Amino acid sequence: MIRGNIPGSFPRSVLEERHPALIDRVRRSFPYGAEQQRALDALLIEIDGGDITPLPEEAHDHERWAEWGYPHHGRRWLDVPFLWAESFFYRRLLEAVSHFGPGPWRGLDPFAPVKHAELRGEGVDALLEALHDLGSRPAEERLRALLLASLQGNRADLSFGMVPGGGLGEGEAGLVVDELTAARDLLEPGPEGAGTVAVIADNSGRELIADLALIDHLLVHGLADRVVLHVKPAPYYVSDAVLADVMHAVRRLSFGPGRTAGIGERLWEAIGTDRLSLSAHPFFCSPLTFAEMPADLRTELAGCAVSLFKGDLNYRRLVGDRLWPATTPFAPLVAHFPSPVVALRLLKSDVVTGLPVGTVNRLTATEDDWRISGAHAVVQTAGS
Ligand SMILES: O=P(O)(O)OC[C@@]1(O)O[C@H](CO)[C@@H](O)[C@@H]1O
Repeated sequence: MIRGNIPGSFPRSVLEERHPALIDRVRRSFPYGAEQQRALDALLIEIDGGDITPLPEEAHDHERWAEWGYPHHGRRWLDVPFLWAESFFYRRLLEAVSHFGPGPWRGLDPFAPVKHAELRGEGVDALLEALHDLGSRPAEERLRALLLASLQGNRADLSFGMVPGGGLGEGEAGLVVDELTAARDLLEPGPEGAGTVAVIADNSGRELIADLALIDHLLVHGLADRVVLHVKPAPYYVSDAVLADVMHAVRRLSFGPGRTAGIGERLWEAIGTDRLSLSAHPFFCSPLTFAEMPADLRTELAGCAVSLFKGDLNYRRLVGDRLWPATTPFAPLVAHFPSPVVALRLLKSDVVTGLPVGTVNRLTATEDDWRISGAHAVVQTAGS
């Protein structure tokens, strides 16, 4: 189990450096009132070597977190599982800025300014242009390009501080496991049709626009009869997509150049007819792994032809947030998942599985930070 208590480790740097810096960034995002400022001060002190305190009893999800949090409350942030510590940190940050409170700050996304800046930025302009150009290429080639664009969109992770490149990101692949062909095979319709494809979204902005273009392609070309896009029910990990971000992205596509406007319009209509459904299950902001997901979500995902997982955090939750030897086979680790799986993921944390031994030896010999740098990527599949 990955924890933050190893000096020099990646999780430790997230808990000791990234989280305090994030509190600072949130303060600069909106002119929060004195109550929110005091709560942010207290959170900053607590994460700096203090003991974890539970949510206040009046919080709507106090009971749920009390259950998930047992037995971590009262321990140091560095000593509890990393996935739990990160998830609870984001929940506490929302509490500090009164996101769920009864007052006027209710519902304000503390990360909205950085998300909106990215959506208006050059990276998204370049992606929209590239999506327009892609429309003239053969459908088969387009699917591969869109899968890669959706993968590379994951560079636009605002918690990671990565500088998103432009366009489809085709030159950035860095694939250390390439099961794109198997992914395309899984997306081929069966004798009874294509069925429902679940897309487990990650970041908003550039990544989400690429995901939406992929979803449009799946619907237009009969590779999905219906798509369910699973987003976060609340702001999380800075740039993770919530429902409002989907709306902004669809509008950005609708007002985009040339053929991208058609993508936006088709998605708008698909949402209106439930060919594209949006879901924001509480599980997605929980500290749980997919092996522990609640029965209603499991039943829903079991009915899907394919589940497409985006990004690093979803990968950690899929295989378990553990220091697996990097050669541990991927498929048996995700055998718990109730549908076939495609994972599109840049390597941004210590969790890695399914790599050939030669690749691990090469990466270990040449790069100290290959697991976390985001320079490498995997497309992995399981199930049939
Ligand atoms: O899921 P994403 O957006 O690809 O990545 C989220 C992420 O930046 O957050 C964690 C650190 O906070 C890392 O595990 C991971 O790299």
